[in-house]
Amino acid sequence: MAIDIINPYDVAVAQFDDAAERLGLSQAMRAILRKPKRELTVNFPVRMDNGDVEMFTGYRVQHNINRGPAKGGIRFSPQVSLDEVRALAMWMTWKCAVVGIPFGGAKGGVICDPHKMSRAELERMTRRYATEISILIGPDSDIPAPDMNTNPQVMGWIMDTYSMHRGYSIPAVITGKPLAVGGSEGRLEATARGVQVVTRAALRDLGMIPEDCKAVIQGFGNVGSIAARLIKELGCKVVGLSDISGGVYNPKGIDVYTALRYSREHGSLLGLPGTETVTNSELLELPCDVLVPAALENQLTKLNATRIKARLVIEAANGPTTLEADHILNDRGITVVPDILANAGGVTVSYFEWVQDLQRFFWAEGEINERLENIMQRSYQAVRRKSEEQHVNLRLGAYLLAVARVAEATEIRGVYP
Ligand SMILES: NC(=O)C1=CN([C@@H]2O[C@H](COP(=O)(O)OP(=O)(O)OC[C@H]3O[C@@H](n4cnc5c(N)ncnc54)[C@H](O)[C@@H]3O)[C@@H](O)[C@H]2O)C=CC1
Ligand SMILES: O=C(O)CCC(=O)C(=O)O
Repeated sequence: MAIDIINPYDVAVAQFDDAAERLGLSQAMRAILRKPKRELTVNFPVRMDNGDVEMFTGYRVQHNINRGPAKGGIRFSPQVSLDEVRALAMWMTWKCAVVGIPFGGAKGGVICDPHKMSRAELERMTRRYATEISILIGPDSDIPAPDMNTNPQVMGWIMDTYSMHRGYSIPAVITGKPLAVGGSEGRLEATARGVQVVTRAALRDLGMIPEDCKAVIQGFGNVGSIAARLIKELGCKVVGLSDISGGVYNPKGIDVYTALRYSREHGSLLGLPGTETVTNSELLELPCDVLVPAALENQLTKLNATRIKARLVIEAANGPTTLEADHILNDRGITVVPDILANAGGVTVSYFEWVQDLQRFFWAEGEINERLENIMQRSYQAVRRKSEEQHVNLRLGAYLLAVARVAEATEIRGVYP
């Protein structure tokens, strides 16, 4: 079967164009918002443990900075490309606007396979990449954070590298750091906590009772594994889980804590006792009520969208649904809570971390979670209202709110003649 290569940047631009058309934005405004503001490509050498020098390529793209400093994660993966980073940066712009936090959008990435690198190689590569992009990043200009295959330790190395060049500690240059160097309580769980808030709200709107619902989660990293736990906390039965090696299924339910322990001990979910092994594509089509893609882009496509059984899709990953799949799911009456809303909990607590670092005044976890819950609730309700008013799905509702806010800031600043 021929597989379409789907460029995430084309998807991101088409989603924007749809909203721009509905909002009646001028051609000039559309041209400004369609393009990233800045793009940096860096090629840099790293000495590997065997003494060889390898060249790596990385990117940092700032899509828009009209509502505040650029903000967005850094991804390490062999699949990273400039177009992927452009798409992820654009989605960050809308995400920050939809939850009303004062940031623009950015994203970074390095083409590498961190699973094949030693810790020392990873540290040298991270520090060199941080140095290369230090001409863009800074606490007032562009504040990175974790994304796929990066974690608090990687954030700690970037914070340290940037601070070494300045001669004093600058924790606010990056978020998602360990607590010991200015990280925030609650950041590790924040994306999944946001996913939990919107899942609860969407279930209620659809009249679905959590205790009667089965959930399937693709991806078992920071977002997916914690989302599985928190969705189970809502009362849903988690019946399917997966990581890069494949998926596990038990229609009677999987104990998420056992899965977490098993995955930590075995490096993968495969072979989890009491489960049947499924492929990642089979996983998406399992019988369930709630499907949570929490891995990577382009997972729900025109090839599988007709076979998705869930009534509710919560996009914990960025860009998991292609344009064609979005139309198919919409036509089939499947509710999709879009990425720019569903996974905005992470950047929201990153905002809290940045504020705490700037003020050198740290908040308790309860306060952070309460503020996060309020922002996610309020944003979900605003998106739902907009969708109802305009008779559009939640994705377009979220885009209408977000793009209008960014366009307003752009207009007020008068950055074009
Ligand atoms: N970490 C964060 O705070 C945020 C992450 N996101 C998005 O959530 C998604 C997941 O990110 P993280 O959990 O941070 O990454 P992670 O690196 O912690 O985990 C990624 C998970 O996806 C799995 N995976 C990778 N390739 C896969 C494939 N081809 N099929 C199935 N599973 C695969 C990995 O095995 C791993 O379990 C990404 O789309 C990311 O952009 C969105 C908002 C914030
Ligand atoms: O926490 C952040 O600043 C951004 C996290 C991220 O990369 C995302 O929301 O996709």
